[in-house]
Amino acid sequence: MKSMTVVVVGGGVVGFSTAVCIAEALPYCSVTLIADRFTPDTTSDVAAGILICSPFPDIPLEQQQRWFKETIDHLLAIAQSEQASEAGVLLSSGWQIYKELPADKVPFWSAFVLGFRIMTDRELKRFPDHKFGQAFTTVKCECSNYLRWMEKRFRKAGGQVVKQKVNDLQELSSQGYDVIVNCSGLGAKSLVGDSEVYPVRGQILKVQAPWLQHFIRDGEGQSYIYPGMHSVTVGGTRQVDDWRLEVDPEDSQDILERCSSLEPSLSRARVLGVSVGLRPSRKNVRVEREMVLLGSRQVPVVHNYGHGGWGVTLSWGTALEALGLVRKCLHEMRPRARL
Ligand SMILES: Cc1cc2nc3c(=O)[nH]c(=O)nc-3n(C[C@H](O)[C@H](O)[C@H](O)COP(=O)(O)OP(=O)(O)OC[C@H]3O[C@@H](n4cnc5c(N)ncnc54)[C@H](O)[C@@H]3O)c2cc1C
Ligand SMILES: O=C([O-])CC(=O)C(=O)O
Repeated sequence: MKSMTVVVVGGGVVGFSTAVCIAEALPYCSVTLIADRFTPDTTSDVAAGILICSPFPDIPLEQQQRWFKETIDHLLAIAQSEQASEAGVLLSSGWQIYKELPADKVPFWSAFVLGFRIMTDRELKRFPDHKFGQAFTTVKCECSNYLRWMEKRFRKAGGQVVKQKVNDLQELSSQGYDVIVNCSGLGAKSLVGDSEVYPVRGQILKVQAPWLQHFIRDGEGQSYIYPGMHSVTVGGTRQVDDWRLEVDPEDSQDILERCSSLEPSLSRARVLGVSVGLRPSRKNVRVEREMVLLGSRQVPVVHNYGHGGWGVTLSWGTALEALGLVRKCLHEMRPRARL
Protein backbone atom coordinates (compact mmCIF):
# COMPACT_ATOMS: atom_id res chain seq x y z
CA MET A 1 0.00 0.00 0.00
CA LYS A 2 1.50 3.33 -1.07
CA SER A 3 1.10 5.72 1.81
CA MET A 4 2.18 9.07 0.33
CA THR A 5 1.46 10.80 -2.96
CA VAL A 6 3.85 12.98 -4.98
CA VAL A 7 3.05 14.78 -8.23
CA VAL A 8 5.74 15.99 -10.63
CA VAL A 9 4.75 18.63 -13.19
CA GLY A 10 6.96 18.46 -16.30
CA GLY A 11 7.61 15.93 -19.04
CA GLY A 12 11.02 17.18 -20.17
CA VAL A 13 14.41 15.84 -19.17
CA VAL A 14 14.24 17.54 -15.76
CA GLY A 15 10.71 16.27 -14.97
CA PHE A 16 11.41 12.67 -16.00
CA SER A 17 14.79 12.58 -14.20
CA THR A 18 13.17 13.89 -11.03
CA ALA A 19 10.19 11.55 -11.27
CA VAL A 20 12.43 8.51 -11.84
CA CYS A 21 14.68 9.46 -8.89
CA ILE A 22 11.67 9.77 -6.58
CA ALA A 23 9.81 6.67 -7.79
CA GLU A 24 12.93 4.47 -7.56
CA ALA A 25 14.12 5.80 -4.19
CA LEU A 26 10.75 6.00 -2.39
CA PRO A 27 8.81 2.85 -3.30
CA TYR A 28 6.11 3.58 -0.68
CA CYS A 29 5.20 6.80 -2.55
CA SER A 30 2.73 6.89 -5.40
CA VAL A 31 4.33 9.19 -8.01
CA THR A 32 2.36 10.80 -10.85
CA LEU A 33 3.96 12.86 -13.64
CA ILE A 34 1.70 15.43 -15.30
CA ALA A 35 2.61 17.44 -18.41
CA ASP A 36 0.86 19.05 -21.31
CA ARG A 37 3.71 18.22 -23.72
CA PHE A 38 5.76 15.04 -24.05
CA THR A 39 8.48 13.86 -26.40
CA PRO A 40 8.91 14.79 -29.25
CA ASP A 41 7.30 18.15 -28.41
CA THR A 42 9.38 19.47 -25.48
CA THR A 43 12.34 21.84 -25.38
CA SER A 44 14.39 18.87 -24.18
CA ASP A 45 13.78 17.18 -27.56
CA VAL A 46 15.55 20.07 -29.30
CA ALA A 47 18.64 19.99 -27.06
CA ALA A 48 21.94 18.98 -28.60
CA GLY A 49 22.25 17.00 -25.37
CA ILE A 50 25.95 17.49 -24.80
CA LEU A 51 27.24 17.57 -21.23
CA ILE A 52 29.02 20.92 -20.94
CA CYS A 53 28.04 24.00 -18.97
CA SER A 54 28.79 27.47 -17.66
CA PRO A 55 28.32 28.16 -13.96
CA PHE A 56 25.29 29.92 -12.44
CA PRO A 57 26.58 33.04 -10.63
CA ASP A 58 25.10 32.65 -7.13
CA ILE A 59 25.04 28.91 -6.54
CA PRO A 60 28.06 27.46 -4.70
CA LEU A 61 30.46 26.00 -7.23
CA GLU A 62 30.84 22.78 -5.20
CA GLN A 63 27.09 22.20 -5.52
CA GLN A 64 27.22 22.74 -9.30
CA GLN A 65 30.24 20.43 -9.49
CA ARG A 66 28.27 17.79 -7.62
CA TRP A 67 25.29 18.17 -10.01
CA PHE A 68 27.58 17.86 -13.04
CA LYS A 69 29.44 14.86 -11.62
CA GLU A 70 26.28 13.02 -10.58
CA THR A 71 24.76 13.55 -14.03
CA ILE A 72 27.81 12.52 -16.03
CA ASP A 73 28.49 9.49 -13.81
CA HIS A 74 24.89 8.38 -14.21
CA LEU A 75 24.98 8.82 -18.00
CA LEU A 76 28.47 7.33 -18.42
CA ALA A 77 27.21 4.16 -16.75
CA ILE A 78 24.31 4.02 -19.24
CA ALA A 79 26.61 4.81 -22.20
CA GLN A 80 28.80 1.85 -21.20
CA SER A 81 25.89 -0.57 -20.73
CA GLU A 82 23.77 -2.66 -23.10
CA GLN A 83 21.05 -0.01 -22.67
CA ALA A 84 23.14 2.67 -24.43
CA SER A 85 21.51 2.63 -27.86
CA GLU A 86 17.92 2.36 -26.62
CA ALA A 87 18.55 5.12 -24.05
CA GLY A 88 20.32 7.24 -26.70
CA VAL A 89 23.40 7.93 -24.59
CA LEU A 90 26.88 7.91 -26.12
CA LEU A 91 30.42 9.06 -25.42
CA SER A 92 31.52 12.04 -27.46
CA SER A 93 35.09 13.30 -27.90
CA GLY A 94 36.18 16.59 -29.38
CA TRP A 95 37.39 20.12 -28.98
CA GLN A 96 36.20 23.33 -27.41
CA ILE A 97 38.13 26.14 -29.11
CA TYR A 98 38.55 29.87 -28.47
CA LYS A 99 39.58 32.86 -30.57
CA GLU A 100 40.63 34.69 -27.38
CA LEU A 101 41.94 33.17 -24.17
CA PRO A 102 38.94 32.31 -21.95
CA ALA A 103 38.72 33.60 -18.37
CA ASP A 104 38.71 29.99 -17.15
CA LYS A 105 41.23 27.95 -19.07
CA VAL A 106 40.10 24.96 -17.04
CA PRO A 107 36.29 24.83 -16.58
CA PHE A 108 34.82 23.85 -13.21
CA TRP A 109 33.72 20.45 -14.53
CA SER A 110 37.07 19.47 -16.10
CA ALA A 111 37.74 16.71 -13.56
CA PHE A 112 34.45 14.93 -14.33
CA VAL A 113 34.67 14.60 -18.11
CA LEU A 114 37.19 12.05 -19.38
CA GLY A 115 40.75 12.88 -20.38
CA PHE A 116 40.48 16.67 -20.14
CA ARG A 117 43.57 18.45 -21.48
CA ILE A 118 44.64 21.68 -23.15
CA MET A 119 45.07 21.25 -26.93
CA THR A 120 48.57 21.28 -28.33
CA ASP A 121 49.70 23.85 -30.95
CA ARG A 122 49.81 21.01 -33.46
CA GLU A 123 46.14 20.17 -32.85
CA LEU A 124 45.17 23.84 -33.03
CA LYS A 125 46.71 24.22 -36.53
CA ARG A 126 43.46 22.81 -37.88
CA PHE A 127 41.66 25.91 -36.50
CA PRO A 128 43.82 28.83 -37.69
CA ASP A 129 41.47 31.52 -36.30
CA HIS A 130 41.62 30.05 -32.79
CA LYS A 131 44.33 30.55 -30.19
CA PHE A 132 43.38 28.13 -27.47
CA GLY A 133 41.44 24.92 -27.00
CA GLN A 134 40.48 22.09 -24.72
CA ALA A 135 40.13 18.43 -25.70
CA PHE A 136 38.01 15.96 -23.74
CA THR A 137 35.44 13.19 -23.89
CA THR A 138 31.98 13.90 -22.53
CA VAL A 139 28.52 12.39 -22.98
CA LYS A 140 25.90 13.18 -25.61
CA CYS A 141 22.31 12.37 -24.93
CA GLU A 142 19.87 11.87 -27.80
CA CYS A 143 17.05 13.37 -25.81
CA SER A 144 14.06 11.95 -27.69
CA ASN A 145 15.41 8.41 -27.18
CA TYR A 146 16.36 9.21 -23.62
CA LEU A 147 12.91 10.60 -22.74
CA ARG A 148 11.17 7.50 -24.13
CA TRP A 149 13.56 5.28 -22.19
CA MET A 150 13.09 7.31 -18.99
CA GLU A 151 9.32 7.09 -19.31
CA LYS A 152 9.58 3.28 -19.50
CA ARG A 153 11.87 3.27 -16.48
CA PHE A 154 9.45 5.51 -14.57
CA ARG A 155 6.47 3.26 -15.35
CA LYS A 156 8.51 0.21 -14.34
CA ALA A 157 9.07 1.85 -10.95
CA GLY A 158 5.28 2.17 -10.59
CA GLY A 159 4.96 5.77 -11.81
CA GLN A 160 1.85 7.05 -13.57
CA VAL A 161 1.82 9.51 -16.47
CA VAL A 162 -1.00 11.97 -17.21
CA LYS A 163 -1.26 14.36 -20.17
CA GLN A 164 -2.87 17.54 -18.91
CA LYS A 165 -2.17 21.23 -18.49
CA VAL A 166 -1.99 22.43 -14.89
CA ASN A 167 -3.37 25.95 -14.75
CA ASP A 168 -2.86 26.47 -11.06
CA LEU A 169 -1.13 24.51 -8.27
CA GLN A 170 -4.46 24.69 -6.45
CA GLU A 171 -5.80 22.04 -8.88
CA LEU A 172 -3.17 19.61 -7.61
CA SER A 173 -3.78 20.43 -4.00
CA SER A 174 -7.50 19.73 -4.48
CA GLN A 175 -6.57 16.28 -5.78
CA GLY A 176 -4.90 15.66 -2.40
CA TYR A 177 -1.24 15.23 -3.37
CA ASP A 178 1.08 15.38 -0.35
CA VAL A 179 4.00 17.00 -2.21
CA ILE A 180 4.09 18.94 -5.50
CA VAL A 181 7.31 18.98 -7.54
CA ASN A 182 7.53 21.73 -10.11
CA CYS A 183 9.75 20.87 -13.12
CA SER A 184 7.81 22.99 -15.59
CA GLY A 185 10.78 24.79 -17.21
CA LEU A 186 9.65 27.95 -18.97
CA GLY A 187 6.09 27.07 -17.88
CA ALA A 188 7.05 28.17 -14.35
CA LYS A 189 6.65 31.74 -15.53
CA SER A 190 2.87 31.37 -15.46
CA LEU A 191 2.42 28.29 -13.26
CA VAL A 192 4.11 29.85 -10.22
CA GLY A 193 4.31 33.45 -11.48
CA ASP A 194 8.11 33.54 -11.60
CA SER A 195 9.05 36.68 -13.54
CA GLU A 196 12.76 35.74 -13.40
CA VAL A 197 12.26 32.98 -15.98
CA TYR A 198 12.78 34.00 -19.61
CA PRO A 199 13.28 32.28 -22.97
CA VAL A 200 16.59 32.10 -24.80
CA ARG A 201 15.70 30.93 -28.29
CA GLY A 202 17.89 28.27 -29.88
CA GLN A 203 17.78 26.96 -33.45
CA ILE A 204 19.67 23.88 -34.61
CA LEU A 205 19.95 21.79 -37.77
CA LYS A 206 20.35 18.04 -38.05
CA VAL A 207 22.58 17.10 -40.97
CA GLN A 208 23.80 13.88 -42.52
CA ALA A 209 27.60 13.83 -42.26
CA PRO A 210 28.60 10.37 -41.02
CA TRP A 211 32.26 11.10 -41.73
CA LEU A 212 32.38 13.51 -38.77
CA GLN A 213 33.53 11.80 -35.58
CA HIS A 214 34.45 14.62 -33.19
CA PHE A 215 32.54 17.55 -31.74
CA ILE A 216 33.71 21.12 -32.24
CA ARG A 217 32.39 23.87 -29.97
CA ASP A 218 33.42 27.43 -30.60
CA GLY A 219 34.03 29.57 -27.52
CA GLU A 220 30.96 30.01 -25.39
CA GLY A 221 28.86 27.80 -27.62
CA GLN A 222 27.70 30.29 -30.24
CA SER A 223 28.59 27.71 -32.92
CA TYR A 224 28.82 23.96 -32.47
CA ILE A 225 28.97 20.69 -34.35
CA TYR A 226 27.97 17.56 -32.42
CA PRO A 227 28.06 14.17 -34.15
CA GLY A 228 25.42 11.89 -32.64
CA MET A 229 23.83 8.46 -33.04
CA HIS A 230 21.52 9.33 -35.91
CA SER A 231 22.87 12.60 -37.38
CA VAL A 232 25.10 15.59 -36.66
CA THR A 233 23.60 18.52 -34.74
CA VAL A 234 24.86 21.92 -35.87
CA GLY A 235 23.98 25.16 -34.14
CA GLY A 236 23.18 27.44 -32.72
CA THR A 237 21.57 30.70 -31.70
CA ARG A 238 21.05 32.33 -28.28
CA GLN A 239 18.31 34.94 -28.74
CA VAL A 240 17.31 36.37 -25.39
CA ASP A 241 13.58 37.02 -24.74
CA ASP A 242 12.71 35.78 -28.21
CA TRP A 243 9.54 33.64 -28.09
CA ARG A 244 9.45 32.67 -31.80
CA LEU A 245 9.11 28.91 -32.23
CA GLU A 246 9.13 29.06 -36.04
CA VAL A 247 12.27 28.19 -37.97
CA ASP A 248 14.10 31.29 -39.18
CA PRO A 249 15.72 30.57 -42.58
CA GLU A 250 18.27 33.35 -42.02
CA ASP A 251 19.36 31.69 -38.78
CA SER A 252 19.79 28.39 -40.64
CA GLN A 253 21.95 30.02 -43.27
CA ASP A 254 24.04 31.80 -40.65
CA ILE A 255 24.50 28.59 -38.61
CA LEU A 256 25.63 26.67 -41.70
CA GLU A 257 28.10 29.42 -42.65
CA ARG A 258 29.57 29.62 -39.15
CA CYS A 259 29.83 25.85 -38.78
CA SER A 260 31.26 25.35 -42.27
CA SER A 261 34.03 27.79 -41.44
CA LEU A 262 34.94 25.46 -38.54
CA GLU A 263 34.44 22.25 -40.57
CA PRO A 264 34.45 22.94 -44.34
CA SER A 265 33.15 19.46 -45.25
CA LEU A 266 29.79 20.45 -43.75
CA SER A 267 28.97 22.34 -46.92
CA ARG A 268 28.49 18.88 -48.54
CA ALA A 269 26.17 17.59 -45.81
CA ARG A 270 22.46 17.06 -46.47
CA VAL A 271 20.14 18.92 -44.11
CA LEU A 272 17.70 16.48 -42.50
CA GLY A 273 15.72 18.91 -40.36
CA VAL A 274 15.67 22.16 -38.44
CA SER A 275 14.29 22.72 -34.92
CA VAL A 276 13.75 25.54 -32.49
CA GLY A 277 13.55 25.45 -28.70
CA LEU A 278 13.19 28.04 -25.96
CA ARG A 279 15.74 27.48 -23.19
CA PRO A 280 14.07 27.94 -19.77
CA SER A 281 16.58 30.51 -18.55
CA ARG A 282 16.98 32.14 -15.17
CA LYS A 283 19.91 33.91 -13.52
CA ASN A 284 20.18 30.91 -11.16
CA VAL A 285 18.46 27.55 -11.60
CA ARG A 286 15.83 27.18 -8.86
CA VAL A 287 16.13 24.01 -6.78
CA GLU A 288 14.45 24.69 -3.46
CA ARG A 289 11.35 23.98 -1.46
CA GLU A 290 8.68 26.23 -0.03
CA MET A 291 5.35 25.89 1.71
CA VAL A 292 2.51 27.31 -0.40
CA LEU A 293 -0.98 28.10 0.88
CA LEU A 294 -3.36 26.40 -1.57
CA GLY A 295 -6.98 26.85 -0.48
CA SER A 296 -6.96 26.04 3.21
CA ARG A 297 -3.87 23.76 3.07
CA GLN A 298 -0.16 24.56 3.39
CA VAL A 299 1.36 22.30 0.73
CA PRO A 300 5.08 21.60 0.31
CA VAL A 301 6.28 22.51 -3.21
CA VAL A 302 9.72 21.48 -4.45
CA HIS A 303 10.94 23.53 -7.40
CA ASN A 304 13.42 22.26 -9.99
CA TYR A 305 13.41 24.54 -13.05
CA GLY A 306 15.30 27.29 -14.85
CA HIS A 307 18.23 25.19 -16.18
CA GLY A 308 18.71 27.43 -19.26
CA GLY A 309 21.12 25.81 -21.73
CA TRP A 310 22.27 23.18 -19.24
CA GLY A 311 19.18 21.12 -18.45
CA VAL A 312 20.56 17.85 -19.79
CA THR A 313 23.97 18.46 -18.21
CA LEU A 314 22.53 18.97 -14.74
CA SER A 315 19.42 16.79 -15.05
CA TRP A 316 20.33 13.87 -12.78
CA GLY A 317 22.23 15.97 -10.21
CA THR A 318 19.39 18.45 -9.73
CA ALA A 319 16.90 15.55 -9.69
CA LEU A 320 18.80 13.99 -6.79
CA GLU A 321 18.78 17.37 -5.04
CA ALA A 322 15.01 17.59 -5.54
CA LEU A 323 14.63 14.03 -4.22
CA GLY A 324 16.45 15.11 -1.04
CA LEU A 325 14.02 18.01 -0.65
CA VAL A 326 11.00 15.74 -1.20
CA ARG A 327 12.36 13.40 1.50
CA LYS A 328 12.64 16.33 3.92
CA CYS A 329 9.03 17.37 3.21
CA LEU A 330 7.77 13.84 3.81
CA HIS A 331 9.82 13.53 7.02
CA GLU A 332 8.28 16.68 8.37
CA MET A 333 4.78 15.45 7.54
CA ARG A 334 5.23 11.95 8.94
CA PRO A 335 8.14 12.17 11.37
CA ARG A 336 8.04 8.49 12.17
CA ALA A 337 7.69 7.19 8.61
CA ARG A 338 10.70 5.17 7.41
CA LEU A 339 12.15 7.56 4.81
C1 LIG B 1 18.95 24.59 -29.38
C2 LIG B 1 19.14 24.08 -27.98
C3 LIG B 1 20.25 23.29 -27.70
C4 LIG B 1 20.46 22.83 -26.39
N1 LIG B 1 21.53 22.04 -26.14
C5 LIG B 1 21.76 21.59 -24.89
C6 LIG B 1 22.89 20.78 -24.61
O1 LIG B 1 23.67 20.43 -25.50
N2 LIG B 1 23.09 20.40 -23.32
C7 LIG B 1 22.24 20.75 -22.30
O2 LIG B 1 22.48 20.40 -21.15
N3 LIG B 1 21.14 21.50 -22.56
C8 LIG B 1 20.90 21.95 -23.81
N4 LIG B 1 19.81 22.74 -24.06
C9 LIG B 1 18.96 23.15 -22.94
C10 LIG B 1 17.93 22.09 -22.60
O3 LIG B 1 17.14 21.81 -23.73
C11 LIG B 1 17.04 22.59 -21.46
O4 LIG B 1 17.81 23.06 -20.38
C12 LIG B 1 16.16 21.45 -20.96
O5 LIG B 1 15.49 20.85 -22.02
C13 LIG B 1 15.19 21.91 -19.89
O6 LIG B 1 14.43 20.81 -19.51
P1 LIG B 1 13.07 20.97 -18.73
O7 LIG B 1 12.59 19.58 -18.48
O8 LIG B 1 13.27 21.89 -17.59
O9 LIG B 1 12.12 21.75 -19.74
P2 LIG B 1 11.21 21.27 -20.97
O10 LIG B 1 11.87 20.26 -21.81
O11 LIG B 1 10.75 22.53 -21.62
O12 LIG B 1 9.99 20.58 -20.26
C14 LIG B 1 9.02 21.31 -19.54
C15 LIG B 1 7.85 20.40 -19.31
O13 LIG B 1 6.94 21.03 -18.44
C16 LIG B 1 5.63 20.92 -18.97
N5 LIG B 1 4.83 22.03 -18.47
C17 LIG B 1 5.18 23.33 -18.35
N6 LIG B 1 4.18 24.03 -17.82
C18 LIG B 1 3.17 23.15 -17.59
C19 LIG B 1 1.84 23.27 -17.07
N7 LIG B 1 1.38 24.44 -16.66
N8 LIG B 1 1.08 22.16 -17.01
C20 LIG B 1 1.53 20.97 -17.43
N9 LIG B 1 2.78 20.80 -17.92
C21 LIG B 1 3.57 21.87 -18.00
C22 LIG B 1 5.84 20.95 -20.47
O14 LIG B 1 4.72 20.42 -21.15
C23 LIG B 1 7.07 20.06 -20.58
O15 LIG B 1 6.68 18.71 -20.55
C24 LIG B 1 19.55 23.19 -25.37
C25 LIG B 1 18.42 23.93 -25.65
C26 LIG B 1 18.21 24.39 -26.95
C27 LIG B 1 16.98 25.19 -27.24
O1 LIG C 1 26.07 25.31 -25.67
C1 LIG C 1 26.09 24.20 -26.24
O2 LIG C 1 27.11 23.65 -26.63
C2 LIG C 1 24.81 23.46 -26.43
C3 LIG C 1 23.83 23.99 -25.52
O3 LIG C 1 23.86 23.66 -24.34
C4 LIG C 1 22.87 24.98 -25.98
O4 LIG C 1 22.81 25.33 -27.16
O5 LIG C 1 22.12 25.46 -25.11
